[in-house]
Amino acid sequence: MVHVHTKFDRPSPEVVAALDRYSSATIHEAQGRKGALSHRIKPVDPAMAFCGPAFTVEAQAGDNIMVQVAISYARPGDVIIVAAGELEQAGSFGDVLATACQSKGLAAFVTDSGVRDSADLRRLGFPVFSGSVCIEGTVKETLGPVNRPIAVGGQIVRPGDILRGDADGIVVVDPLEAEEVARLSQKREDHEAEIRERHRRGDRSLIEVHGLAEKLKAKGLVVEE
Ligand SMILES: O=C([O-])CC(=O)C(=O)O
Ligand SMILES: [Mg+2]
Repeated sequence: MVHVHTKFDRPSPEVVAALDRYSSATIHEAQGRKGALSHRIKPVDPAMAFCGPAFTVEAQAGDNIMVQVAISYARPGDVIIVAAGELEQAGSFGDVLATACQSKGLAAFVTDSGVRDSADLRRLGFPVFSGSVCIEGTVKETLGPVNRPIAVGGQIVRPGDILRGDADGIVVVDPLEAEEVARLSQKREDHEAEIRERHRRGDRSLIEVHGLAEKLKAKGLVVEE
């Protein structure tokens, strides 16, 4: 028997909105440099970004029947994320399925496999992140579990984990840590804003602004001017 679980704890919209304000790279740093999915998984358009709870799918490589099942049961705001064996030579999702996702109010579609119809996907603007773009379609044959923990992009993703994606890629956040991660992300943003302002003023060398002088000296850096 193959199970489709539709009930799992989703983070509150407030927690999702709190993380949505920060970039994937900021969140990754703020939570101690963890949770980044493989750099291979990228948006089909760098302007695409999202934040929302993971709705997980384990699909057979080269088969998208469970993607179609998942779209049927996902709820508005969900991010469908598919582990499909990292098969690059497969277009498992395209503008027809993206239109279905969009009209259901889903937040994004993510796969470690491929997608197709990329020009149409860009026109639609629905956030689609994938390991590849490929012409070839997939079969619709083999069942697989929905909303069980999956291994995808080098991370374990559980249903209800918070996913934040943008031009740099995707980071996964444990919902129990999300409020603290948002707080630390803001702290990091404030710190970077201050450093950028000092660079704009141009009143100090980069080495001083970034506090690197001591470290460089200790490592024995000699600058001959
Ligand atoms: O045909 C498929 O299964 C995927 C696709 O191209 C679409 O969603 O437009
Ligand atoms: Mg198509």
